[in-house]
Amino acid sequence: MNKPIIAPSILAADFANLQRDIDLINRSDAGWIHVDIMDGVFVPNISFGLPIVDAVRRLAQKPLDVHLMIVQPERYLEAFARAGAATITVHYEACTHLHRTLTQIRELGCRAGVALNPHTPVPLLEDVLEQIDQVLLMSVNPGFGGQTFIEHTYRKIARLKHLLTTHRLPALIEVDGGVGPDNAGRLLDAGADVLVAGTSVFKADDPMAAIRELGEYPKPALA
Ligand SMILES: O=C(CO)[C@H](O)[C@H](O)COP(=O)(O)O
Ligand SMILES: [Fe+2]
Repeated sequence: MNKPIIAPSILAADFANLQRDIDLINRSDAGWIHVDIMDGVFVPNISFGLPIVDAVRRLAQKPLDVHLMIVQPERYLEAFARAGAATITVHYEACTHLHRTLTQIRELGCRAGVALNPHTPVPLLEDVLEQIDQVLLMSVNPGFGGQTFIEHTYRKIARLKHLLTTHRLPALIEVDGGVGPDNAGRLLDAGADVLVAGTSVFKADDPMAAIRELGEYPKPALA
């Protein structure tokens, strides 16, 4: 099993100390910085927009993994690419012309991601898998940090892993929502490659250690 990529979500950071928290991620074992964009329409919450992404980009020494929870994401792809996104993930449920949108993301020089809400079945992606660099499985209903992990995510990971293996495709499997030390090992066992973690990192006593420990799975089983 490869070492997982840990992507701390700055949604759970202290926005009054954003530079401090980005610096912590820079010095940590995290592979990416996860950036949640919420528009108050696709999800019942508003997070932040392009000026913050641009500011994070100027502070960050790790790639920005931008998760767009917005309607009509195709209208903003160029702006987020310009603001510094390395990956742009759009929601399956928000895209009428998903194939076109994914093609546009790659043409902008970014990795193309698709997110699935908890109710959206994995097989719906079958005909666009070649256009996808990563699939983000939502393990909570999107819109808020700090929610409880939905258990059927394990089955979705296994189904997606099977689909990717069958088609010999290299897309990464990312899990987002309610991820922490209690489920990281099982998620990686099931086939996850990228773990997004907000609350379990930034509300931990030692966020740096929390990031390191998530990256240390699988741990040897206790006797
Ligand atoms: O996309 C998201 C919410 O819609 C966030 O990335 C996710 O909630 C991470 O936060 P936490 O680890 O606290 O659940
Ligand atoms: Fe997210």
